Amino acid sequence: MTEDKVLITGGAGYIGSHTVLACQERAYPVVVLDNLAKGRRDLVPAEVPFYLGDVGDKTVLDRIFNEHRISAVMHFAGDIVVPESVVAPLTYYANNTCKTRQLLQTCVDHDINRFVFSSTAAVYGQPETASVSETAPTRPVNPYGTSKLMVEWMLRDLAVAQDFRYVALRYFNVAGADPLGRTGQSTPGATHLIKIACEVATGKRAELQVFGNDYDTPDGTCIRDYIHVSDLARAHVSALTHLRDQGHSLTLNCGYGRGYSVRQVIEGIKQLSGVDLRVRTAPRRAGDVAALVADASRLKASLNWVPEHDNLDFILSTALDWEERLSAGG
Ligand SMILES: NC(=O)c1ccc[n+]([C@@H]2O[C@H](COP(=O)([O-])OP(=O)(O)OC[C@H]3O[C@@H](n4cnc5c(N)ncnc54)[C@H](O)[C@@H]3O)[C@@H](O)[C@H]2O)c1
Ligand SMILES: O=c1ccn([C@@H]2O[C@H](COP(=O)(O)OP(=O)(O)O[C@H]3O[C@H](CO)[C@@H](O)[C@H](O)[C@H]3O)[C@@H](O)[C@H]2O)c(=O)[nH]1
Repeated sequence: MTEDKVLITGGAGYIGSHTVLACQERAYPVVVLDNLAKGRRDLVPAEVPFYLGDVGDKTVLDRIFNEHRISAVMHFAGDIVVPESVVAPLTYYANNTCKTRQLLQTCVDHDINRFVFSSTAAVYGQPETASVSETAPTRPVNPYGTSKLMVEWMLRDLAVAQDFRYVALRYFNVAGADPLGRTGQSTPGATHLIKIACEVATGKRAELQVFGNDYDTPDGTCIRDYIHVSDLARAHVSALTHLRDQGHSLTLNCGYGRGYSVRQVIEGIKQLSGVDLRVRTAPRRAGDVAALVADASRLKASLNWVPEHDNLDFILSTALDWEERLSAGG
């Protein structure tokens, strides 16, 4: 137990595995806990201590906290599919909310008082304005968003009650892959637009459906704020540094503050891949909002975060590169 380490839950998943790499680049030693329900062990560098277990399991948490000097926790582990949460709300409240409560209790028991949490723009529900700031009302419209908002409330209350500081990062649409090709979105049965478009471009799916072309947007399709996963990972490291340097608790939107339509994304993938994707217009998907773009000024101001990959083509090309790597068995 010679050095302080950061526990990364869900570190074998998409965003967690990029954050492991970002921590290593900034010399933050890490330990990973993942139950591999969705993650892949080989996305975590071999030298990183890896615990196969559940974030709601106090025994494994106690073991980690006793075997390593953990100074902070970054909590990614959770279930992430919005329509699934509508069908199985209790599963989402169990995995995302109740198990996080257990994790927080164990942190408190071990005097670990710095926490970075994966929240989501889904806490806003149907926003009143296309560009959303952190002060906008939080009215989630699905159990996934509610399960995350309840964690934000636990964090807020814990930070009032005792010496405990956190950063809750509300991600907008996370996309792209590590520019060096070390990790990327690998979950089978993914539901995200860019992942699906890449699967069609590489021949893994026959066609792409556009969910609604009659929205009140310039081309009729939904607009989202896509943030490159490596930029997001660096925001997590900045959050860690902020907490290490005695910074106060923060809730921050993570996006670039600029939106692209579904059609623009599809056009981009067509151009980059040279494949004329088969695209079919389908009915609107339940729960989708027309436009969701972050007001990301607070993130930039409070963490000195400067995006490096604020470019849709770069996001799409790294996603496509990773998909090709997966096709080749990587
Ligand atoms: N991907 C996005 O666009 C997005 C947007 C907003 C918020 N988020 C949040 O970011 C976090 C990471 O998302 P992701 O896209 O990397 O998803 P992911 O499914 O790739 O990663 C989640 C990881 O957590 C693990 N896990 C799940 N439940 C666990 C448990 N009970 N115990 C231990 N491990 C468990 C999974 O095996 C997986 O490796 C999630 O909390 C998600 O809600 C993601
Ligand atoms: O096959 C597809 C998949 C998606 N879309 C559309 O593409 C847009 C983006 O959809 P998707 O990539 O599924 O992301 P979102 O539904 O915007 O949700 C993401 O972004 C949220 C935060 O904004 C997170 O909370 C969620 O976890 C994450 O899935 C939406 O308009 C969808 O209707 C399609 O048209 N066809």
